[in-house]
Amino acid sequence: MRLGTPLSPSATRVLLLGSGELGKEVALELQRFGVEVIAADRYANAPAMQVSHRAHVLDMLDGAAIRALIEKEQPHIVVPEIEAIHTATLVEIEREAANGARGGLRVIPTARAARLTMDREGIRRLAAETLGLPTSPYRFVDTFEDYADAVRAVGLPCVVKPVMSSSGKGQSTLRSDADIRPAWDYAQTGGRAGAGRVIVEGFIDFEYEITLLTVRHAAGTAFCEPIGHLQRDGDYRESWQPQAMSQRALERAQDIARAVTDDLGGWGVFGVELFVRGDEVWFSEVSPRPHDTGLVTLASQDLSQFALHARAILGLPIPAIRQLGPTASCAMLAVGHGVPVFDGVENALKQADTALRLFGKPRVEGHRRVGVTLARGTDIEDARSRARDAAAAITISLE
Ligand SMILES: Nc1ncnc2c1ncn2[C@@H]1O[C@H](COP(=O)(O)OP(=O)(O)OP(=O)(O)O)[C@@H](O)[C@H]1O
Ligand SMILES: NCC(=O)N[C@@H]1O[C@H](COP(=O)([O-])[O-])[C@@H](O)[C@H]1O
Ligand SMILES: [Mg+2]
Repeated sequence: MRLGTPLSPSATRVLLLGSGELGKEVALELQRFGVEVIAADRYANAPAMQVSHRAHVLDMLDGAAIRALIEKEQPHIVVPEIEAIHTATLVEIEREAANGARGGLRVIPTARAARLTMDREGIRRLAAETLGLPTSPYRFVDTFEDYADAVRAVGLPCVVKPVMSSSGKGQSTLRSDADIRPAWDYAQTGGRAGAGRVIVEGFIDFEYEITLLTVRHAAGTAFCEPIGHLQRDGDYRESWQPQAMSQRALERAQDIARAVTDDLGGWGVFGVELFVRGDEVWFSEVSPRPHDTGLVTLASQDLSQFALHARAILGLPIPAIRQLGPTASCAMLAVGHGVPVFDGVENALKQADTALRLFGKPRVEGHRRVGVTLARGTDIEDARSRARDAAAAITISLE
């Protein structure tokens, strides 16, 4: 493996499509290998832009704009960091590269993986119908009438989500008939691509849910210890590692993760989301990139998910992943409008084995994750309460 010097003709250039907090940590890990990092997103001064060599602001759902950026920057590796990208263009560009153009450019993990996971329908049909993996029952519908039928067919409680959304945007859990109309209306306004198709999913009454970080790298597939997490309104609030599981459930989880990631292919970290009850495991969805709940690995592993992603995409070895003991993360959310300012940071860090990331997001409009606390503890409960206490010690104002 040959790596060049940034800002020289020998540079190894990586283009991040999406520049949030997850991309910021990936950019930092790539910088440590002397990679030339180019960050792109839909807004200026995004977190990863602040630690990259160059930054570009563009509409990432505009295929022509993505193509023009790739022409201009000539990256060796394109790393999707969010879902809302014109992935059809990535598929075309990957095909051109396979035909000998573009100096062997690679899309991480593959353009097909980015395309399938951008849309809940692509990945759900692959997992349930092609691979035969256990999932919640589901239906995809486009009109209110079909949706109302689907709710009846799937049964209450059920969960409704726009096919293109993340972080729980546009998502509702329906418990009675009175929820049917408001859930539809919210799904029609909350999705990232505006009104349209939704998935109606049967509610899985799980005991706990996990993210199984799965790394496909040059020498094979590696699994991290399972990450347990707590979601509210479809968005992650706390995560911890390791999540205790029965041996049987862990084996099933790894089998599912291997089946999905082998099909998607390529190199990189995947966040495989699974629901667990006893020894039963259901596939929920997968991110073909580091996962928000995996922020905990910044403190819980010798190689965080971001370090693993950097190594995997560069084709470097991952001989071992060391889990360091019970560790938790707590997301810091800001609500309102303005530029975040953080008071009491010193109080958050008074406890030993506690750490903090403030993402540097330039503005908040509504709800936005702006930081995360990390803590190690004697057990998971102790780690979680330390991470929560650290987050509670900080006051976020929007100015
Ligand atoms: N069918 C279901 N049964 C029970 N709970 C569910 C179901 N679908 C979703 N949830 C709950 O909602 C959370 C968010 O769902 P999902 O991961 O599909 O949304 P998302 O918008 O893609 O979120 P993210 O982008 O953060 O992963 C899940 O982690 C789980 O807690
Ligand atoms: N659950 C999805 C998720 O964690 N997405 C991640 O959040 C950041 C964007 O934040 P923003 O929405 O505040 O710009 C990005 O890092 C993206 O990968
Ligand atoms: Mg999810």
